[in-house]
Amino acid sequence: MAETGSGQTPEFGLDDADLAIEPTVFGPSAFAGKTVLISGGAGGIGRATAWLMARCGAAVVLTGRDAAKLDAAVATLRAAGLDASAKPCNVRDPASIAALHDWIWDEVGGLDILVNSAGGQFPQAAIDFSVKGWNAVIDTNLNGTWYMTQEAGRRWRDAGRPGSIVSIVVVTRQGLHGVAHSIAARSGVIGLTQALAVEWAPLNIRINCVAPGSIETPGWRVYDPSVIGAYPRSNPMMRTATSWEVAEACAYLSGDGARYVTGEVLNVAGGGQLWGETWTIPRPDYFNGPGRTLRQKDETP
Ligand SMILES: CCCCC/C=C/C(=O)SCCNC(=O)CCNC(=O)[C@H](O)C(C)(C)COP(=O)(O)OP(=O)(O)OC[C@H]1O[C@@H](n2cnc3c(N)ncnc32)[C@H](O)[C@@H]1OP(=O)(O)O
Ligand SMILES: NC(=O)C1=CN([C@@H]2O[C@H](COP(=O)(O)OP(=O)(O)OC[C@H]3O[C@@H](n4cnc5c(N)ncnc54)[C@H](OP(=O)(O)O)[C@@H]3O)[C@@H](O)[C@H]2O)C=CC1
Repeated sequence: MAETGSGQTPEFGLDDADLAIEPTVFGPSAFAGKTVLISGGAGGIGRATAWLMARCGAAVVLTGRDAAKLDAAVATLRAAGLDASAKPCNVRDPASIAALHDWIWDEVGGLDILVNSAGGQFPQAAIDFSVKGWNAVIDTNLNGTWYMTQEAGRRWRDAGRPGSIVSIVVVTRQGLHGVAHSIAARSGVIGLTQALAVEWAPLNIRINCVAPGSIETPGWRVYDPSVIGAYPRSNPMMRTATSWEVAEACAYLSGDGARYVTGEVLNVAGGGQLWGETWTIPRPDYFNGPGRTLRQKDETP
């Protein structure tokens, strides 16, 4: 695997050399004339989405907290002849989001599409969550997504310009265990998305979610190798997926092909939303037993 723009080969997932040549169903001008803001744009899924949309003609603006990571990602995109820029921002901080949008509207010429890919969590049994840990995950994934979304919505409303938003969530309703804080936050984002799809339809703003399954990215560094080994069995396709496979879903939902789609959650999970279970912490022994029939129900397990 080749070097990434950050000068490092990622432990998990595609690097920039891969993203520069991955085949796509989208044409080279599918996003021509569009400006796309991607939070978490130097991470795994955000970076793939940036490459895909930039290769299809978009001007991409990456954001995240780590300026050096953003600069390296932009340098690699530009070296490939693509239109990319970056400005750091912490999605937990509304003031830094306002400054980012000021810059986009003053210097870049406005915005057409927002992809909320900043996010993440750590695996832990919920009963052991600290207040700080719970708040960190809720603040990043629910509040951060809301602050970014509201700022984009206000700018589009004030400019009388249409907009499209895609927020990356997780599969909340089928067997993802050990990340209850994230399930709570992402369920909030899904509910928010459904509410805004209605409220913001008069503003000509569409808003949808993509729920990835088991996607190999640098974000996997927080998971123990023993649980990662089971991720391919989290879905009936019996495999993990690439960030590119999620990027293509983001491109579809955010682009004109989905012009009559709003308030949806598109699972990109190999059917994992219907089948299987994923433990991000060791599976408790309780679930490894044979279970009990009605006859056995009063007996000790
Ligand atoms: C089928 C496949 C399933 C996989 C499902 C999903 C996978 C992914 O989403 S992977 C891609 C996403 N990327 C990440 O998750 C990146 C890693 N995560 C994080 O960076 C953090 O969890 C964060 C998102 C919450 C970032 O917040 P931040 O404030 O920067 O975090 P801190 O490290 O400062 O921690 C704050 C606070 O949180 C508690 N905590 C953090 N890590 C752990 C841990 N491993 N175990 C227990 N508690 C943790 C802790 O209370 C921290 O405060 P301090 O104690 O003062 O450090
Ligand atoms: N990979 C997977 O299997 C799955 C991923 N997802 C979700 O997809 C999204 C993208 O994940 P992925 O690309 O895999 O993970 P990565 O960890 O590679 O990327 C996440 C990015 O979010 C940025 N970020 C985190 N916190 C903040 C913040 N407070 N402000 C601004 N940026 C922030 C990070 O950049 P920086 O540190 O520079 O701020 C990082 O680059 C996340 O929401 C993730 O939970 C959902 C299901 C499965």
